[in-house]
Amino acid sequence: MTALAIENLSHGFGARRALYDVNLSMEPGSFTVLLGPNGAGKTTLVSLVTGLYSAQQGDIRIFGHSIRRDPLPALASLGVVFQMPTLDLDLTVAQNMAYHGALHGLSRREGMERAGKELARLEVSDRQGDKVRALSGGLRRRVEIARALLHRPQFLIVDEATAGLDVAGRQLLLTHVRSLCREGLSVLWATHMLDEVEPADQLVVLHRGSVRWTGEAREFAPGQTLEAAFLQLTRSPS
Ligand SMILES: Nc1ncnc2c1ncn2[C@@H]1O[C@H](COP(=O)(O)OP(=O)(O)OP(=O)(O)O)[C@@H](O)[C@H]1O
Repeated sequence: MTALAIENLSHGFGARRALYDVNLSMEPGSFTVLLGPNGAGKTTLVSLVTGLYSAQQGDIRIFGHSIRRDPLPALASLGVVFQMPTLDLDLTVAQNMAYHGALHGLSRREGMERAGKELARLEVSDRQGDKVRALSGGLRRRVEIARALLHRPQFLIVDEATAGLDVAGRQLLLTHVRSLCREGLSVLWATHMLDEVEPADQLVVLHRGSVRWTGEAREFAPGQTLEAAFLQLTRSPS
């Protein structure tokens, strides 16, 4: 069964078309990079997959469950890190985690246990008692990833989580999330940063609302750099 199956997905805002006839399939345990320049439609796609918007056309299935017909099991298997940070700045890290755990039906004890484990894996457990406002941008992002994993999702979707982070912070997040894939997690990683792509990743290039290329990243630009091939593709007028 595919982790994510998107068929003939189109969506727009008034007269502006944001996605046109997008088809996409992700295998369980794969790390898939959704790569596109600003305005390509990445956040719109993430918003549709996470049920924030209802698609005007097409179908989205997560582990076989249609977001439209079967939203509860579809969304229960999903962990999400949105482009815009969503932690409550005036709550502590532990309180943010507890709130998320309660939303997902975890008991207080289980929520605390899970929070301790995920925060430790991202090396932020020593900041559990701090208000999020007191954390640097990089630490906040780590907490968001830990929070998204709290309810043990099978599928993690991350929208530009490394924006604004330094090189070490980006590396830490990517290395951690890639290691989770080796444990079976499926990941859709939306970014415009070419240096976040590795040859073995599954790559989906989105430009002006349509999928322009899909396959193993190492196959994308044989004989030229990823940058050159990406620029060539995304400079095309349509
Ligand atoms: N709420 C909205 N209302 C109107 N237009 C929107 C809205 N959200 C997105 N758009 C438009 O849809 C298109 C795709 O935007 P989207 O934010 O999905 O792209 P993106 O790839 O995530 O870009 P970025 O990397 O800059 O975040 C753009 O033309 C954008 O202006």
